[in-house]
Amino acid sequence: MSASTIRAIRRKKSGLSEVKLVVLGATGVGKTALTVRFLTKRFIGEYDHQTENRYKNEMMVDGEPVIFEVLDTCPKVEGAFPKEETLHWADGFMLVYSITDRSSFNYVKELRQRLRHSIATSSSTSTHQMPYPVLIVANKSDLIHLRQVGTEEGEIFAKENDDGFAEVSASDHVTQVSEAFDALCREVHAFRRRSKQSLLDRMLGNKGGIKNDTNKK
Ligand SMILES: Nc1nc2c(ncn2[C@@H]2O[C@H](COP(=O)(O)OP(=O)(O)OP(=O)(O)O)[C@@H](O)[C@H]2O)c(=O)[nH]1
Repeated sequence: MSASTIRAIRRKKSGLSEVKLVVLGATGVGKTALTVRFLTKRFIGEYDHQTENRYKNEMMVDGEPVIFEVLDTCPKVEGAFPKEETLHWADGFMLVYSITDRSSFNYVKELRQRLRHSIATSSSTSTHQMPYPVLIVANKSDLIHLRQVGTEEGEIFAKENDDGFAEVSASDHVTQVSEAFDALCREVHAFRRRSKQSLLDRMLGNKGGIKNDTNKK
């Protein structure tokens, strides 16, 4: 039995849902600030870390307990892309840019492209061809006077890609930041339901095919 099957059985037994999210974006856009804000409700101004961090915490979403695993990435070189294994590890993706930094928005656009390509080429199953959960997050909305990326631009980009969108401030917002993570969590749950249904459809479809072939003989 594979490790993921054992994990799924344990999860079912305990009645807890497990959701793995990866937070991606250029350096300094507030990935850590958002993650820490969500998990602890606190805003800590400066973080001294040069590596990626993985956090695990149980949170309530729509009155149900969810175990969140959040991978806060840290691009070592400006413009570097995440490893394939990171992309395959995650159930959902949060792509963060800062409204004060147009180049970080451009980086999110490249990341989105890379993500689509990576998932499309990694598997030929129909599950992976379905829209997977991505939330585009425009951070630092408190710094209006330094704005370089309009809200509409972010919204349009997210819509073009069938993604969710949220404009937040990790420094000022508690509820909105939580809502963004909750929305992504809901998308992961919806994706799992669709995947299950698609698998079932394919299985039933195959059975139908066998029946028809048998009838022909
Ligand atoms: N004004 C304001 N500052 C923010 C906000 N979010 C983060 N910051 C600040 O932006 C800086 C970078 O925040 P981090 O959370 O370390 O950004 P990061 O994306 O994790 O950065 P790397 O780990 O270097 O990739 C820090 O000085 C934060 O205090 C925000 O919503 N508003």
